[in-house]
Amino acid sequence: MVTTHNLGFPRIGKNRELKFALENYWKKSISEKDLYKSASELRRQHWSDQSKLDWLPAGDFSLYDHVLDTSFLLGNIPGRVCSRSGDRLDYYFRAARGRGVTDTASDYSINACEMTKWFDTNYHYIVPEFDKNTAFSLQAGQLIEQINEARAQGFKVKPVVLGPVTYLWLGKSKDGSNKLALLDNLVSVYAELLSTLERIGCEWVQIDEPVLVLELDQDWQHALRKAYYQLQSIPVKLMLATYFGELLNNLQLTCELPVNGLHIDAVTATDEVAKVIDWLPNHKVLSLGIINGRNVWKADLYRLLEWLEPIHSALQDRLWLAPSCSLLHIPVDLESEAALDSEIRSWLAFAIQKLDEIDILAKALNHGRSSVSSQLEENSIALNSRRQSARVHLSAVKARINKIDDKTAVRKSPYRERAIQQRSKIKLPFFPTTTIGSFPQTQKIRQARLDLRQSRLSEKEYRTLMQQEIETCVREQEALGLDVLVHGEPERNDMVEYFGEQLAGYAFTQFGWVQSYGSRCVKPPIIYGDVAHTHAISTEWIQYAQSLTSKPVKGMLTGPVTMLNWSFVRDDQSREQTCLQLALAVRDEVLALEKAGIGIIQIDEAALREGLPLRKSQWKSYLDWAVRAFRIAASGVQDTTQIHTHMCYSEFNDIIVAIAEMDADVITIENSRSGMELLSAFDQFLYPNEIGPGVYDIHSPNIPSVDSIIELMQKAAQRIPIDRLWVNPDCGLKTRSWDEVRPALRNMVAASRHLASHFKTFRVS
Ligand SMILES: CN1c2c(nc(N)[nH]c2=O)NC[C@@H]1CNc1ccc(C(=O)N[C@@H](CCC(=O)N[C@@H](CCC(=O)N[C@@H](CCC(=O)O)C(=O)O)C(=O)O)C(=O)O)cc1
Ligand SMILES: N[C@@H](CCS)C(=O)O
Ligand SMILES: [Zn+2]
Repeated sequence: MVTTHNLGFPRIGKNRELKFALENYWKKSISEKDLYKSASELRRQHWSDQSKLDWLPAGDFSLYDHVLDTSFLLGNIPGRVCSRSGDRLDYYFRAARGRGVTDTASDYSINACEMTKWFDTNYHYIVPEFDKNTAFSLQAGQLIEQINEARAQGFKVKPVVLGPVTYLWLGKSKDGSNKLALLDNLVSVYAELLSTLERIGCEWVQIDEPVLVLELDQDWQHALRKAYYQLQSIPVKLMLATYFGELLNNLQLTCELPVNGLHIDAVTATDEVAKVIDWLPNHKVLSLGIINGRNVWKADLYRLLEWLEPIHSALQDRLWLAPSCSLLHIPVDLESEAALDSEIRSWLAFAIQKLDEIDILAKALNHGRSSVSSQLEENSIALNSRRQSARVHLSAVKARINKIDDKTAVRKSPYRERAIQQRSKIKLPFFPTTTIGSFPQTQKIRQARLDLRQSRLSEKEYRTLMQQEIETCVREQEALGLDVLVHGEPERNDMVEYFGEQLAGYAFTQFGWVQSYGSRCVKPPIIYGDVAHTHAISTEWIQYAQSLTSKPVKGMLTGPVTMLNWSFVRDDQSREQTCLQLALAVRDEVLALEKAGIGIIQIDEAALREGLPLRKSQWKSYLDWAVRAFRIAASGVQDTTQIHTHMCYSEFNDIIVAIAEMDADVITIENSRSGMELLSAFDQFLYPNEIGPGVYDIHSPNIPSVDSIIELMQKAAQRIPIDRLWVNPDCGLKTRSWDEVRPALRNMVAASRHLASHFKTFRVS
């Protein structure tokens, strides 16, 4: 008999219940008890949603982030978060976001832990902190409570824990000491944890080691061997879970680790399955992650069965089935999407529907295809409809792609010549100030959008309200004395979803929320067909902003690579092809803005670096097509039009050549948290174009001082010629309040004026 299980379920809730509970708790409008009650109700719902499976996950739920939970489970809590009064939940939220609910304004000096991207997903985790004195101690109370909670509700669960080696890998050594020196102590705490789980009657424990899909050197491979050889004496069955890629040179090691079961991502590593079966000792269970946990498409169940039946015959009871990875990265339930076009809807599967697919496959294997014939038939009809739909393929788009040549991706003149023309057209002082685009997305703005959606506001009323917001934003920027203004992006729900909603080939959902970090969610739009630009999207708003001021207003667009990386993309053609289509669509929008008289256009590529493949060996091929896509989007304009790009979460050192090849006239980057260290990459490479290194961290509510900004810019000026430097925040200001934005930008402008006062009034080439 095939066994079914799940690796993890979305925590945020079908209607983002967790988000609202958390934010209400932080606002003190609900109590700690209420927050725990909401969390417990969500867990009950989620186990019930998964109850068709043989083994459900426990411990995958988190109030903020599962890596931060692991730090707390292991007693690795940064000293600074416990240095003030408060309970464990206060410590937890101080680590996550710099403040606990009992903190008052005078306490807001604790630095939150860093946050970074979880492997190659759009989920962000809280980075564990280590130093040479880090000592771990088991604090498993919450995990045990959740296991008992599930059992009391009649669910059969397997606890999910992040493995020791991945935990170490994901963390940061604050004093430069070797993280691997902590392994022995860490593994002894894991041994205690597994013994505890065994003692409370757990049969299986899922232990996640996604580092096994990365390029590991000998030390890390050795750490894996050492850890699992030490843990093998604990009499609980371990299901070692790997996901997000192929094992490649870690395959032999993975198969040999002394565990009872191995889960592999059979979606990204389909071609490795035969080899894994060959290498895996025959006392071990093999869990195949056959349903894609990263996309929203229905699986081809007939094709999967053709492939699985002989595997099942060979492995028999040793075969388990699961999604490829935790379902954290996809929305909860397609049933909520009543407004979605019914044809497109029939092609989709969200978390709950993906688990149905696992169930159907398991029944077909265990009891024969006839036991699920109607479900298989339904699946086949949906897949045929998608394959044959006239809405997916647009011949005009394909013809345009075929016409792309080298000239499409090259500006008319090189940067040096463009800069001369741009400077004679756009008069800017030294150290010109600007922002990254978004200004506070206030409750009022979001409420207006909700009112529009629910027909309490007409289109016209909504437009008027957004114009008022734009006017306020322009006046604020004028009063602050910024040099290049923006319209503030009030009309955008999200930088990707907004454009997706208006391009052909995209569908969007009402409730397809996916957790991005903590309580923050995104609703990735779905690319189901050939992408095309059908009408100007941003011109009306930007032109309106420009009509209000004599200062230049920068037009703001999301670039093709970011559109791709933060959308759910089609699986019936390569990502590169889809990206090229997006590039042409963005190019059309750039040209529409230029035609509307906008002389500075920013094409955000926040996710270009984020989209790098997990393995370095695959970087070049990705960067080649990603950079080309950006250039296609940017290169249609005249030399006098200044193209900016922006990237956040950016470690540029290893991709600086590709960044330079994008050939944007100006790049703004996140930089302040590294104290301008990131600039060393630009320095070493002698980056030829203009740069705005972020001068303050927009994730923090703290106001940067004039001196701190001057100091950062002086550091920047040691590396970059001053006539190529801009002054701006690290990223957009949408998550901040006006009370935070105003003083921060005031100081930023004052710092720029101070620096510029040492030089001539206007830059000349
Ligand atoms: C730069 N980042 C982005 C990433 N991915 C994206 N797709 N977009 C990004 O900007 N990845 C990396 C980072 C992640 N950072 C963030 C930062 C902030 C958010 C965020 O604030 N998300 C919002 C949801 C945004 C949104 O789409 N809002 C809609 C709906 C608003 C809403 O919920 N309305 C309520 C009623 C009104 C209210 O009470 O406020 C409702 O409908 O019930 C909109 O503006 O219309 C969030 O709240 O989580 C995400 C990623
Ligand atoms: N223009 C966007 C970029 C975010 S990465 C913003 O300002 O929010
Ligand atoms: Zn950004």
